[in-house]
Amino acid sequence: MRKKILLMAKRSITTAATAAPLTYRRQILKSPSLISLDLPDAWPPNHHSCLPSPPSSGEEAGAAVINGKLMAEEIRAAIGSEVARMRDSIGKVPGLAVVMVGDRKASLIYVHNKVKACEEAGIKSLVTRLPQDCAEDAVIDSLSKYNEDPTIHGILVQLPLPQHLDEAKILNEVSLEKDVDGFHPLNMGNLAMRGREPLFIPCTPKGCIELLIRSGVEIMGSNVVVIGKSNIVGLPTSLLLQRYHATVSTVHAFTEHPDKITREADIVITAAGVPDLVRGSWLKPGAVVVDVGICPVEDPSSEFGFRLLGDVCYKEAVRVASAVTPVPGGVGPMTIAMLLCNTLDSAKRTYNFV
Ligand SMILES: NC(=O)C1=CN([C@@H]2O[C@H](COP(=O)(O)OP(=O)(O)OC[C@H]3O[C@@H](n4cnc5c(N)ncnc54)[C@H](OP(=O)(O)O)[C@@H]3O)[C@@H](O)[C@H]2O)C=CC1
Ligand SMILES: Nc1nc(=O)c2c([nH]1)NC[C@@H]1CN(c3ccc(C(=O)N[C@@H](CCC(=O)O)C(=O)O)cc3)C=[N+]21
Ligand SMILES: [Mg+2]
Repeated sequence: MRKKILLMAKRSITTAATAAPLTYRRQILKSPSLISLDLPDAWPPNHHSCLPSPPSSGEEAGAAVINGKLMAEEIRAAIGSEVARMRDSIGKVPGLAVVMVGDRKASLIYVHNKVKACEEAGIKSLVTRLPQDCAEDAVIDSLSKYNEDPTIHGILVQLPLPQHLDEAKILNEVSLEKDVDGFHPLNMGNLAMRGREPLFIPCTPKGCIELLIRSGVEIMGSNVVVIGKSNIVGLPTSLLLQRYHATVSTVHAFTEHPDKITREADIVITAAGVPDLVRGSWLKPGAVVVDVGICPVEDPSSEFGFRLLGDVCYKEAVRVASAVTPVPGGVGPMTIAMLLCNTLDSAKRTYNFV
């Protein structure tokens, strides 16, 4: 019986060209969620508003759009309830510290979004801002302070750091128990190794997987192409997918025929930072596309003078894929929700609060 359903799911991926959203919805949810929160069941989706909505009928019919923003809101609300329960029963709340060097506009926006999300969930947040030309010791001093602060359970060093700072050295200073980004080499190593569990899974990879699971997309046994192999997204995403028994291929800047390789994928997760890199012709009909890329492009008509584009040529992809994540409103909000989730988990671990 199980086998039959699996077969059906497989077929629905390869033959989804014409009626993509319907066959996409027929897939079954099998992978366990990465987060242990009291959330409504993600599957079946009928009663569940943040799951991919079918396209409106007509000429524009195509991929379902996965609403990462709504999904993240729901997760953040559940985190808020947990934080309240913790405060009411032991008088403690989780605390997150962000260390930011310089004043890159994009980083300022992300840090602002993180602080706002913490506030809404009842999580305490502290931000240390250091000047662009600060010394390595200044960064390390602020990390030591937070490492020792018992009200802080998560520490995040906003990346990228200015060129003159040694990123590896700095990230190594974050206490393993507070490494909510999961970037400490020991956390990464444990993520890579069978039979070992990392204390924290990096937020963006965790957000991508959670988004797939909550959309009912089968990961086990599916062909996944991850575009990018950076420490913060591509690599940990590939490692995490292997834990879910996906068949994972990596495409990067030196890959020959990336289009041909990507066309084999049931699921494409792209984190290159190159707008319109992934064209409709790169996709197998019915593929599920997760667009991590956030590329600021100049746009004088927008409030901040720029707007955000993903790696995926969206208007082409929606005609070929069975489901896509938008930018903005896709992976970005899920990344922040997972950061809060890791911070909550860390505080629970500290106080032995279940
Ligand atoms: N939504 C979210 O929550 C987040 C979004 N992001 C966004 O994701 C994107 C990637 O971030 P990050 O991993 O830090 O970036 P990096 O620049 O560190 O890594 C980019 C990766 O993409 C590869 N790449 C670059 N150009 C191409 C190309 N033309 N074809 C194929 N592969 C290519 C690189 O290959 P190689 O290794 O060979 O050089 C590298 O592995 C950015 O747009 C970033 O803003 C990042 C974090 C969170
Ligand atoms: N130590 C560290 N940890 C990170 O997790 C980390 C980092 N450094 N450096 C930069 C990248 C990028 N990143 C994003 C998080 C949220 C959105 C996000 O919220 N995006 C919104 C829109 C953003 C807006 O314009 O408001 C969206 O896609 O809908 C985007 C990008 C985390 N990163
Ligand atoms: Mg995103």
